[in-house]
Amino acid sequence: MTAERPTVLQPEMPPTRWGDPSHATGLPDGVRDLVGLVFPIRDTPARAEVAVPASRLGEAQLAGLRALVGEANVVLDDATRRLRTRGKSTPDLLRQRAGDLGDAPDVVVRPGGHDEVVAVLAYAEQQRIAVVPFGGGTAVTGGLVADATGLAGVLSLDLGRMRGLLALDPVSSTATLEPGLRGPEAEALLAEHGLMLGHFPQSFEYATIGGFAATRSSGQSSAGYGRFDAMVVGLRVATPAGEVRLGSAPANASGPDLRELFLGSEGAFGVITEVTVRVRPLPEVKHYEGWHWPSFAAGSDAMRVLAQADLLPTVLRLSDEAETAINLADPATVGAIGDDAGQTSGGCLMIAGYEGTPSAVAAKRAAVTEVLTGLGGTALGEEPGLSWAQGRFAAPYLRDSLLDVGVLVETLETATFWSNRERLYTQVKAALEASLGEGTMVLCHVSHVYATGCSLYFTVVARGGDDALERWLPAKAAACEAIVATGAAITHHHAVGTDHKPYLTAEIGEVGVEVLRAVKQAVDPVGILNPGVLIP
Ligand SMILES: Cc1cc2nc3c(=O)[nH]c(=O)nc-3n(C[C@H](O)[C@H](O)[C@H](O)COP(=O)(O)OP(=O)(O)OC[C@H]3O[C@@H](n4cnc5c(N)ncnc54)[C@H](O)[C@@H]3O)c2cc1C
Repeated sequence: MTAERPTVLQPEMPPTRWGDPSHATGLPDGVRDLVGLVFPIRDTPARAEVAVPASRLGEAQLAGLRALVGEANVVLDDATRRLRTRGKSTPDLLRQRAGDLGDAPDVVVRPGGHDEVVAVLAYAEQQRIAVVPFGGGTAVTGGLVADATGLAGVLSLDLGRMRGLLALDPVSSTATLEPGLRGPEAEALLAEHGLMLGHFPQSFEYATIGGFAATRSSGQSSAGYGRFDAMVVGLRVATPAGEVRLGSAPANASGPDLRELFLGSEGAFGVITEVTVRVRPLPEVKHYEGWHWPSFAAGSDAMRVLAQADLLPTVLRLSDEAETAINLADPATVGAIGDDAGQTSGGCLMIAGYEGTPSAVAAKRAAVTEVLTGLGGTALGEEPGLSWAQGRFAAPYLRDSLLDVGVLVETLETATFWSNRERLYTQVKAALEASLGEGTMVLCHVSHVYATGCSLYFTVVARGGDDALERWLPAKAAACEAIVATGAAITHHHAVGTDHKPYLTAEIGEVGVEVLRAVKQAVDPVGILNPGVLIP
């Protein structure tokens, strides 16, 4: 088939904020009042005019790149280089807001396809220029910050022109996608054929197919549709040492599965130029509903029972007591949250979502309902489910509005076995509270579950101010140390980047790190691919 391309593209995100500028609403007055009860409110605008450091690349190097991808696709202007600086973690936003563009790439290069990526890598290797693959730029763990020590500079390889549906095999239910397609664009192309991918991380609107694969992302429907790495059937990767094509069959016993080496390789082993994914029919029915649990422990146990009985809905998430209270807080009735929340007061909110054919949804829902009722859950009906579904991609806009009034908000995540869940929860929460001090709110939810364990996702709300970054970084380090001390995973889906790199050896061991270094040496002997990211 000829490549199909999206007709509607997502607009660029501003450098200092999340998302589509037309969707940013600002902080509603009621919410501002509510926040003001807990934190000092102080308007904290981002700096608008900031200097981007001069490019370190010479005119001959730029001419060499132009010869490969065309004049228009070698971009040097300050605005574009600023937009390709770092990702969208709160530290990234705070640095951008303060006008710190120390990590700006020296040039942005936009290849039009696999062959141009190959050519750029060969040239960058010859010229010793670091290459940072750039998908949606939604990285939250420093995966877009390369260390160019000993190299001529940094080239941001913007994959935004590679946005095609290249092939569709409806019989096998597979689709081959280019890496630069953002979530909604990929889903729109597949929907034209009555199909879907089903990967909906909170960053869905901006993150890309290549980024999902490179970070081993996990979406909000992971209970039903699986993590992104589980959706990947095949990969095409351009490396300085040559091309790697993987995925000749749905499964094989042909030695270790090398797809796993490139999934999660965060641009350090190669540039993913094609991803073949499993697709499925668009759901005919969607039903989302709420459940109340007396405690986080009771709700978590219910999730474990469902997972171990192979009875998972499409979406399954559970907020702890603090997150539930915040989610249900109504600015119009501040102070009366407990009174007005009826059955939900003081407990935990679970969202269960079902998607599929009417008969499959009805059967799964009936079976899950029986289990949850038997375990002591109380059904709350569709309203909480619909409210979650409507706001599922909205939280990052709220983070910007809170940063605007001097309130610090950041998230972190981890995963562990069920038997260790409570210990991990308690210790990470305690580490964050101890580091950030009185008044800090630490909220948590479980949104990815397995038969053997789950991930925990923490949201931290604390006093902001001029020293917000200086106070956050030790708090994050304390949380990471608590994660390591409890034997949990340093990341379940945000990836390693540069931020989690100091903790990776504790998780995979010295030999594990040597294996990563050996692979890097094999595919990228000069070390131009995302140097400093992932590998300790
Ligand atoms: C508000 C917010 C919410 C988020 N929610 C979730 C969530 O629910 N689930 C989740 O999993 N993550 C989430 N994330 C993290 C982030 O969105 C994911 O890591 C996502 O997969 C990154 O995709 P991207 O296209 O933006 O990649 P980028 O940010 O552009 O890149 C991420 C890393 O992958 C590398 N890379 C990108 N494309 C390629 C490629 N084609 N080949 C090789 N390397 C490549 C980059 O060099 C970098 O190291 C969230 C982030 C934000 C800011």
